[in-house]
Amino acid sequence: MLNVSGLACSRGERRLFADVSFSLAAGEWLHVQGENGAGKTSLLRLLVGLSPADAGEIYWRGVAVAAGESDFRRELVYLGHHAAVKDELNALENLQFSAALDGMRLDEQAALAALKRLGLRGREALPVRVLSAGQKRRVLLARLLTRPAALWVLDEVFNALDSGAVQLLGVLLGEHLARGGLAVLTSHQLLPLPGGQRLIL
Ligand SMILES: Nc1ncnc2c1ncn2[C@@H]1O[C@H](COP(=O)(O)OP(=O)(O)OP(=O)(O)O)[C@@H](O)[C@H]1O
Repeated sequence: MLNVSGLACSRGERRLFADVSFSLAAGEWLHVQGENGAGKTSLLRLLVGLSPADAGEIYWRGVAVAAGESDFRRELVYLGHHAAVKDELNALENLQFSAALDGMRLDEQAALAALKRLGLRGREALPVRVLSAGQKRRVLLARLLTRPAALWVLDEVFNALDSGAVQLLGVLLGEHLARGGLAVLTSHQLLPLPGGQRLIL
């Protein structure tokens, strides 16, 4: 479903990586690894179309993403390294706001169910500025359950999560893959998810 070939990326004078190629079929995931500054975030941003590649091709369902005829962007959800919630909104409003930015209307019941799954029952109506760092991350992660996305692109999403949330995210990823979804993840930690391909930058 996702075929990437020969991707190259430079930042300033520095070549971060070249000839990055991988293929993911339904139900498969990729763990992007590398030292600080190796280019993991750059690769993910390039993959989701937030920055241009120096070279290479991305094909989604057999169609080149660059051609603009692919449904790729609509079929992925990206949680970036610095993705954040809006402090002045509550958890429910945050989910509805981010859905609206993606051109979706999110039903309140669906949003509440996602927040409940993330262990935020009873916290839905509080402004997120009063939530703990880990609870804010959980609000962010609830987005994964409110999008019908085939591809999850997740940059260091295990940061600031307690062991229960790490385990829960592993379960959510497992369910996503079992439904035929795909995932590309960066993490400096071992991931609570069996299988997976490794790409070391
Ligand atoms: N817009 C930019 N302009 C200049 N340099 C950049 C830019 N974006 C990234 N870089 C540089 O590219 C290199 C790779 O950054 P990137 O964030 O992709 O690394 P990473 O592997 O995700 O690192 P970490 O594990 O620390 O998160 C770094 O040296 C960074 O400073």
